[in-house]
Amino acid sequence: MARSLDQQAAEDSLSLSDADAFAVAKVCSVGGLLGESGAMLRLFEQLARAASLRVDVLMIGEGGSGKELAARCLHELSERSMQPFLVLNCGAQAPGLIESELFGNEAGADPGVTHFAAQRGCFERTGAGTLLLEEVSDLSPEMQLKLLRVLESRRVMPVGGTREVDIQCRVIATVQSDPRQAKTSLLRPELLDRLSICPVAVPPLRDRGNDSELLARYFLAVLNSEEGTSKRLSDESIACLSRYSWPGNVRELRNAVHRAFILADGDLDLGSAIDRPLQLSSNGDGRTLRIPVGTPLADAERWMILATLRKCEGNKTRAAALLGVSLKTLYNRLHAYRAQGFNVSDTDRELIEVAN
Ligand SMILES: Nc1ncnc2c1ncn2[C@@H]1O[C@H](COP(=O)(O)OP(=O)(O)OP(=O)(O)O)[C@@H](O)[C@H]1O
Repeated sequence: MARSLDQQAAEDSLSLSDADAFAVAKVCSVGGLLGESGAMLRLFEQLARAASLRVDVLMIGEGGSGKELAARCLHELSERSMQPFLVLNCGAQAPGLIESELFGNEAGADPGVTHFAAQRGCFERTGAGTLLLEEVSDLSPEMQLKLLRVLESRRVMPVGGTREVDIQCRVIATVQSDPRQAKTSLLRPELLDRLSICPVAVPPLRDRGNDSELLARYFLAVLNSEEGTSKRLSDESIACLSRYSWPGNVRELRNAVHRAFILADGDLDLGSAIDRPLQLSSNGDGRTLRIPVGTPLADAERWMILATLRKCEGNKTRAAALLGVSLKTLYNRLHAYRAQGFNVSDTDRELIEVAN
């Protein structure tokens, strides 16, 4: 497979050690999406096929598996590559603002606000490019129906508007688990039907064979280049790459390499970088979580928020009430966690009891 311009540029700008350069050179890459496993080659094929078609796409993959990167890759492979690529995380928007964000609004369209400027929504702003709607199943059922209508008619009605506006963009919607296989799904069946014309599955890292090693070497090569160092992965680190299941996928791997890089004077010890978040332990009753004294406050806050969300079965309004924060604050935190690369949906480790 041809090497992408992205990768060529990345390599040109890096001064890699021989071993790292070898690792990176071995990697197949399309649009910065690295991988050479069978699972990734199948993904590259799906992306190329979808890019050549004029259809909206449903992208299915666990948190941190690379859905956004895959969507960018699809965009770059398509005839829309010179047009804008916009991302909207449907789960991180305040419920009252999502409609304006998507479809735009006329001036003063919000009855609660006197001077509310007119704004164009994401669909319009994307022009003939690609609009990535992350976590589309986080939209309310009503908003999902409105979205379905837009996808079918290719027209949007701004909030408070009287005239519909034509749209030209391709929509890529993401979900974390396959709604076609789930017993219950928050995605409305009508919308799922519409989006399922062209589904693309991004495989979890645990199904990508040796790609974890290639990716780890790549992330390390980038850090070495940025810091002017020549740190290496220890043999034990390479062994633990395949022993661990990477529930947070490539994002978790990238963060683990970064953590190990900061702690290492010479060889990186990935094992301890992976273990660190697991120091949190539960007492098994689903309601408490033990956090070691000395845990950074930001980490403790994050685990508490995730634990509460889990207790509330994902209901953000109830979780915010229990935590004593506004819904907006909760959304801001979740948004920041995603941006910083934490896997918000990975809620296996979060029963809290503040020790001592
Ligand atoms: N195959 C890959 N090659 C290189 N980097 C990757 C690959 N897959 C993911 N990454 C990196 O991992 C991180 C997470 O990827 P991305 O944001 O695309 O995942 P996601 O599935 O959209 O996550 P989420 O559902 O949590 O938003 C990013 O820094 C991305 O650049």
